[in-house]
Amino acid sequence: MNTTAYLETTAEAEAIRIHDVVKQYENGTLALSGIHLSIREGEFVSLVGPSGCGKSTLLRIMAGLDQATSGQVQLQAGSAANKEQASFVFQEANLMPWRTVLANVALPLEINGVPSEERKARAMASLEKVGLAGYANSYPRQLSGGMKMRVSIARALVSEPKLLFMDEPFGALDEMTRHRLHEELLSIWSQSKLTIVFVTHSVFEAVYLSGRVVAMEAHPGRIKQVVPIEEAYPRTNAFMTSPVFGEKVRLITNTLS
Ligand SMILES: Nc1ncnc2c1ncn2[C@@H]1O[C@H](COP(=O)(O)OP(=O)(O)OP(=O)(O)O)[C@@H](O)[C@H]1O
Repeated sequence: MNTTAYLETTAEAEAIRIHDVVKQYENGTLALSGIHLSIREGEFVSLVGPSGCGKSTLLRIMAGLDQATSGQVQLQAGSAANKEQASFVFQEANLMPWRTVLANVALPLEINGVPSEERKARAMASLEKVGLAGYANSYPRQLSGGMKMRVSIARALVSEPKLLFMDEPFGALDEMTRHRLHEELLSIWSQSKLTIVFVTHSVFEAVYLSGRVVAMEAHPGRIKQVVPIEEAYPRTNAFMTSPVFGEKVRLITNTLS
């Protein structure tokens, strides 16, 4: 069943509207049940919850990589009508080892038939956003894990998407690299009109990054609570040690347990 439709252009800056989505896999697993969620344009929303609660399934359905069994997913007009307008970042950077960093970043443009000079210029601009312009001619094997993830983010940004779907992108990185990437991602997000939907196992990460945290439960996957994080951006290290940060983490952790 094709459940993706497009929102009226006048819908007050809503980027994604999910109405009563159910996902049952062919083997009978009920991965999602009765999911309702509305995400505004430019929001940073995280999905958290125990393993198997359907975070990745929901993200994939929003991104159009999978189909709901029933219910509706409506996207902002134009946001994913054209595949260039929505990008996905996975936990693995998935770079092609035989291509240079620049050629990896330029790949989505190449697939879409963008002329060579233009794609080089756009890939370079995207690498600049993640601070890796100096590594354009390097190969993935010459990069650290954090740098590979930056390249993966640059590749996702190169088509100037409106929606960015991220599935545990920093899960495999060490704590310091992860935090540096938090800062960089927030900086990129604040300079754009990107809407980001971010899946993580870390409640700390979700609270630090997000304007709202969607706490999910498993069997079947459902939304238990949506918690707003009112702290203004840009967020600093002081936020992480503040009482309000601790309260939000506690609230979400209690919701999940
Ligand atoms: N292709 C599939 N076929 C059958 N069942 C699946 C498939 N993909 C996921 N599932 C099941 O659907 C449920 C939700 O899986 P999903 O990967 O979305 O959860 P998750 O919250 O992202 O988990 P994790 O945090 O471990 O990545 C789980 O019970 C999982 O086993």
